Order: sequence, then structure tokens, then C-alpha cells
Amino acid sequence: MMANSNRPNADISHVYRGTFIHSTQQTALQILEDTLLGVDTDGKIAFIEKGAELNQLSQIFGFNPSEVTQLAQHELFMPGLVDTHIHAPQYCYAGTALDMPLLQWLNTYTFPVESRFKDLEFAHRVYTQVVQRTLRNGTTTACYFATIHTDASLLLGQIANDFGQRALVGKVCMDRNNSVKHYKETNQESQEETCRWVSTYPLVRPVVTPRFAPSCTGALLGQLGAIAKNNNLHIQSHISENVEEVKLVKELFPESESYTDVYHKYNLLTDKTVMAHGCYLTDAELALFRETGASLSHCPNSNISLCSGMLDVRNVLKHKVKLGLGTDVAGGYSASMLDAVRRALDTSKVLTIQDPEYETLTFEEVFRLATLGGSHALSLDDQTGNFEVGKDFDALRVNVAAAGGPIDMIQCEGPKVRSIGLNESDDVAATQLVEFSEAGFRLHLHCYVLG
Ligand SMILES: O=c1[nH]c(=O)c2nc[nH]c2[nH]1
Ligand SMILES: [Zn+2]
Repeated sequence: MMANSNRPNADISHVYRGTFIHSTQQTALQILEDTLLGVDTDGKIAFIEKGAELNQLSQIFGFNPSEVTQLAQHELFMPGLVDTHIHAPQYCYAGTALDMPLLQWLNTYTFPVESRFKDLEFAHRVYTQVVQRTLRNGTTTACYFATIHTDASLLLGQIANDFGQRALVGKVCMDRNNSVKHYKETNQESQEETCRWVSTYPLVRPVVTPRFAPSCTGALLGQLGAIAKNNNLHIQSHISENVEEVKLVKELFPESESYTDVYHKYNLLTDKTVMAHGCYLTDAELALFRETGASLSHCPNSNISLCSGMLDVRNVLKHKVKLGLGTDVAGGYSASMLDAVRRALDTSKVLTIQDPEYETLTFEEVFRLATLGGSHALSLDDQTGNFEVGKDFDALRVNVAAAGGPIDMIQCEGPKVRSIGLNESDDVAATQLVEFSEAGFRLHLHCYVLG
């Protein structure tokens, strides 16, 4: 028997048998065939062992072998996808308004739209849609930006919680905005509302969220750093997304050595920080990320859609900086992490086209970024990201042959095809999500994410 099955006192609520695929620190993609996974009554993985161990396991853990759920031939379990960066309010204009670079895009489209989320009814409608859609796309963990409105942000946390999505939520902070004057806070409001926001824990998992350095005064950044530190909270923001933005930060914070240094100075780089983009970070800045334990969210769709830049993921990994993937709706036009996987590969291939020596990312590596990498980036890897004993059973049940699904199963002679790959079809049209809540845990059954 494999190690780590020593939880004989756990009451088992479900046992599954079949193919499990996931990542580990050592192996980007591990395929475990004919495997048994037991889930305890708290929804945690009690054991993961070879199918041949059934009788022994049933005795140790006290379950009846006839109650094991056998996956069908074309089914598999994979870990739930982790979206490390998504703007929930921007879902209402996703797929539109991508004709400007970042700073103009924010002023023209984003700020006016986000200011509407003062209206709780509107917020309820959009937030319900984005949570439902991302769950249908297989995102079981999401790190959201909301807006500056505390009550609407609370609503987002509540909705995610009710639908069973693991959500980190940030009430956005910004006390500097010259373009849409009514969409900003005073320094005092931002501080007081952030304190009100973080006190709602554990109903939602609050994230301290300075929008990005240009939207915040140094005073506010310092206050937010202190609030995060005093309450041991997650932090999220944006960094080095676009050349014009980097230049603006230099002008606004002339005393700082770099963009990264601005956040570092205000205690906003910790091992619970996730920063989106990072396209223009220098090696010295990446070293500071590594030193502080801060992570990056790679948002390839948004990087291309807003013509911002391309993240050199290989270099980030070389610097051992924690890295996940983000959809960055609505800079990114898709709310699907499967799209983020494809776009991450595309960007890596463009870097290889530009420099044939560049080592393209493999599909397996990007799969890891979308699952275990994301949970690591959000410092949630003790709870989710792969199938290890003691973690939550946070999983997608994938049926590559689902009726009406986007994958045609083709028998063909010729080169041996890899057992896991990418499918370019629409990833949501025939999604079948079955959510059930039994014995105190939830499992999102999701068909055909990969095929
Ligand atoms: O892609 C982005 N989306 C945003 O909403 C944003 N705000 C600051 N910087 C940003 N970048
Ligand atoms: Zn963003």
C-alpha cells in the first residue's frame, strides 16, 4: 500500500474507483489508473490507494466494497481549477470593449461600469451569473476583485459561499482616480470600509485589495499593508502589466526603486500576496517576490487582449516565484480557466517563435499552473490543488464522452496520441454540472473539461 493511509478513525462517506489525474511538486501531470479515493464525512481525502488494495482498505476504514462508486471507462477525476485573478463585476461586459490599452480601458469602460455596483440588485444579478458560470467552467476556487462597495462585495462572498465555490474576495480600495470622479473613496472611507470588510471573516475570506499603485496614495497603501499584517490577511493587486502603467508608477512614486519596491515598502508583499500580470518585472524584482513569498497570477488572455505584454513564465519559474493562472475577466474575454490554459500555451509558443531557443511550456506544466500552482499561489495548497490525504476532495468529474459534449471520440491508427490533451471546442455549451451536498461536503461534477 502507498504511504499516507493512516487515518483509520475517519468515517468514510464516499469511495471512488477509477482514473485520477493531478499534479505534484515533482510531477507536472500524474495519471493514476484504477485508483481508490476515500472521502471522509468532513469532505477530506482519507486515502488514495491502488484499486487492488480494496479489501484491505475496506477493513481499515470500515466501508462496504459494494458501496464504491466506479467511474465509467471515459471518466476521470481531476482537481478543481483555481482562478487566481478575476474581476467579478467586469463579467457584465466580458467579450466587449477590448479596443484600448489598459489605462484608457480602465477610464473609458471599467470605472463607469464598476461604479454601478453600488446598486445591490444589479450586483446580485451579475455576481450570481459570474459564480454560476465559473463553476460550470470548472473553477472551484476563485480569487475575486469586487468593487469599492463593501455591501456588494459582501454579497459576492455570500453568493459564492451559497453555490459552494471557494472564494477569496477583495473589496477594491482606491483613493486616487481623476477620470471617473465619483468612483473613488477618500482615504478615510477606504480604510474604514476595509476594516468593516475584513471583520466579516469567516463568512467570506477577505482579501486586502489596493486596485494598483496608480489608484492609491502612498498613505493608503501603507494603511492597507498594516491592516493585512494585523489581521494576517491575503493581499491582491496588479503589477507591471503595461509599459505606460510602469512609467506612471515611476512618476507617482519617484522615491521607489521599482514597481515591486513600491508594494514592498508598504508591507504589501507577503507569502499571502498575489499580484496579477508582472509582464515587465526585472530579475531583481522577481528575486524580491521569491524572498517575500509573494506570488504572481499569469493572465495571458488579458495580456494579449489589452495588448499589454507577454509574461516570460519560464523566467518566473526559474526564479522560483509561486505562479498560478488567472482569467482576469474582463481584460480577459473568457471566464474559463480552460481558456487560460490554452492562452498560456499560445503565449509561450509566441515566445518560442520569437526565439527558437526559448523552452516552450508543456501542456503538463500549464495543467499544474491551473490547479496546484494556483492553490500554491493563493497559499491554499494545504487545502486544495491536488489529491493528497488530508486535503479537501475538491474535484471535477470529467466525462470525455458525455452525450452532447464537445469531444468526438475517434478511433484511429497512427501515432500514439497522448491520453490527456487540449480540445479546442467550446468548453461550456454542453457542460453538465451536478452539485450535491451530502454528508457535509460538496462536490462539483463537471463533464468533459479536458479531452
Ligand atoms: O487588467 C486589469 N484590470 C483591472 O481592472 C485593473 N485595474 C488596475 N489594473 C488593472 N488591470
Ligand atoms: Zn485584473
